[in-house]
Amino acid sequence: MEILVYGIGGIGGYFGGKLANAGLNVSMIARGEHLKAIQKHGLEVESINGNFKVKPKMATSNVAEVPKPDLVILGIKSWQIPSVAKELKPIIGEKTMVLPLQNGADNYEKLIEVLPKKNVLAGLCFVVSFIEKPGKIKHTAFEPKITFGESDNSQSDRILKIHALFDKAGIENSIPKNIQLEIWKKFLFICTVSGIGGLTRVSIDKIRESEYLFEMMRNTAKEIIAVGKAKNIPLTDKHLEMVFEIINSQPKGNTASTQRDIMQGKPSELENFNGYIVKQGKKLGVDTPINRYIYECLKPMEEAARKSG
Ligand SMILES: NC(=O)C1=CN([C@@H]2O[C@H](COP(=O)(O)OP(=O)(O)OC[C@H]3O[C@@H](n4cnc5c(N)ncnc54)[C@H](OP(=O)(O)O)[C@@H]3O)[C@@H](O)[C@H]2O)C=CC1
Ligand SMILES: CC(C)(CO)C(=O)C(=O)O
Repeated sequence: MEILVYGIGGIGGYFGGKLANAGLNVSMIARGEHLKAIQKHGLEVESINGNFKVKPKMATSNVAEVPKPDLVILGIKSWQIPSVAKELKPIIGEKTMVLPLQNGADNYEKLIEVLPKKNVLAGLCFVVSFIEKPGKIKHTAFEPKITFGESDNSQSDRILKIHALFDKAGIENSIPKNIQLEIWKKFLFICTVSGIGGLTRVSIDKIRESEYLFEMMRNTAKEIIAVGKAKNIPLTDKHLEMVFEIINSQPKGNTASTQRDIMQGKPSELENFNGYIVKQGKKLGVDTPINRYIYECLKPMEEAARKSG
């Protein structure tokens, strides 16, 4: 199977590296100094689960150069999906599968605006990893895991094939009963913590210590659930409590990747997180005042980051 990993950052570098390390045919799309380092020395992964170094089958910035892929794994940020999907379109064959692993609720929908529905799967991942320096990925926390499936949740042969492939690469993975619910459960957590984290610029323990901010975080989550329910996602109060169990168990100093992007003045997934909730709320007649507050406060900084980024 020809695998193409597009975007060799925190998640693409870690999971792409694991697949290449299992001897699979992995081509990588990267750019800049990172690409040069991968081409020259291979991709190095320093992981709490064991370090390794791989030479991908090919590393390039040009999708036209790679072998026609059977599976494309997207390691880009969610706002990059529309442009990357357009770039990928010419190399998507009848049977190519495209698997998004991004945070955010509408990555699948964004992909099928450009690519044929039959080529697109749905997914998400858990890991804490980032580019430490060109050519090197560092995995610092979390037992890495991929959750994925068909958009209609059927247990197709191709899904089972990917399951076997991830098993072979030693990547913990699961095919849930309802992939949309899993995407929204993760989204509920990540959207709840990232916006407030970016706005307050403190780690999760500091937010927990403030009665006011903790309440604000709960209200953010309640609005996300209301929007999800309006979109027929079977989210319940049980999921709210599950997310707050995770929030309460987060170690001191923890921040989420999107929060870190906001704090570092980089382009972030703000539009795909709180911005998405605000826009969907408006469309569906669901009030989202707290998400709107977070979104509007962060938007000027986001616009400045995009101009300079
Ligand atoms: N990192 C983490 O721990 C986790 C992240 N996520 C989610 O995963 C997604 C990806 O995040 P993350 O891995 O951190 O992001 P990164 O920024 O680390 O990785 C994205 C990579 O894609 C590259 N890229 C983007 N466009 C192109 C292009 N046109 N050509 C070549 N390379 C390109 C970027 O290059 P460049 O730097 O040059 O732009 C970058 O190296 C996000 O949705 C995030 O929320 C989910 C779980 C954990
Ligand atoms: C919460 C976490 C670390 C889980 O994968 C994540 O998705 C992120 O920081 O973006």
